[in-house]
Amino acid sequence: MNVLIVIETCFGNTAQVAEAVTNGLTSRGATVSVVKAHECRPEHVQGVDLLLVGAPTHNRGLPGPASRRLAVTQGANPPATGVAEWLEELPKYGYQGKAAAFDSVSGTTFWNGSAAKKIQKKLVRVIDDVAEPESFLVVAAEGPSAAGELERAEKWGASLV
Ligand SMILES: Cc1cc2nc3c(=O)[nH]c(=O)nc-3n(C[C@H](O)[C@H](O)[C@H](O)COP(=O)(O)O)c2cc1C
Repeated sequence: MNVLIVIETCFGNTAQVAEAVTNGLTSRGATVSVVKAHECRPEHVQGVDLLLVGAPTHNRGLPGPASRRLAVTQGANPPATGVAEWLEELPKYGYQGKAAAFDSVSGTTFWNGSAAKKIQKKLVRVIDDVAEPESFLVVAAEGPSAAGELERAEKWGASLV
């Protein structure tokens, strides 16, 4: 199985989750590429069977220009564009394999929101086979991941194959 993981990350936590998910996927024999959303082009999805899209939760949803600027004031180094902008282009990719969304988030209440749920809503508009989204906890905005979350991410990755 060929897997493409498209991510955005400000402090590196979502990238670490993607790495753990990659470990789970490769343990089941999958071939995995991780690409930053602002660098992802249509040719990256050629031959892909499973597309995973991950981002940090900002303001209960996906990062945007204003929340990325706020993250910079907290010491992050985000790219100018990310998953939200990339998802706008996805319909042009013609991708029709499986897909799933994940995020990093600092809590699990309604008020925390979830970038993964927002990604999921965009994915189901263009892709038929979309699995349930998954969230992984960080202990503070800059991280690190909460205890056990990277292990859970690895198991989630393995479960997708
Ligand atoms: C501008 C900004 C807004 C945030 N908003 C939320 C939020 O609404 N809910 C939440 O649980 N965490 C929120 N967080 C914490 C992020 O989810 C956390 O920084 C992120 O998961 C870290 O992932 P990253 O290292 O990949 O950027 C926010 C962080 C920033 C910088």
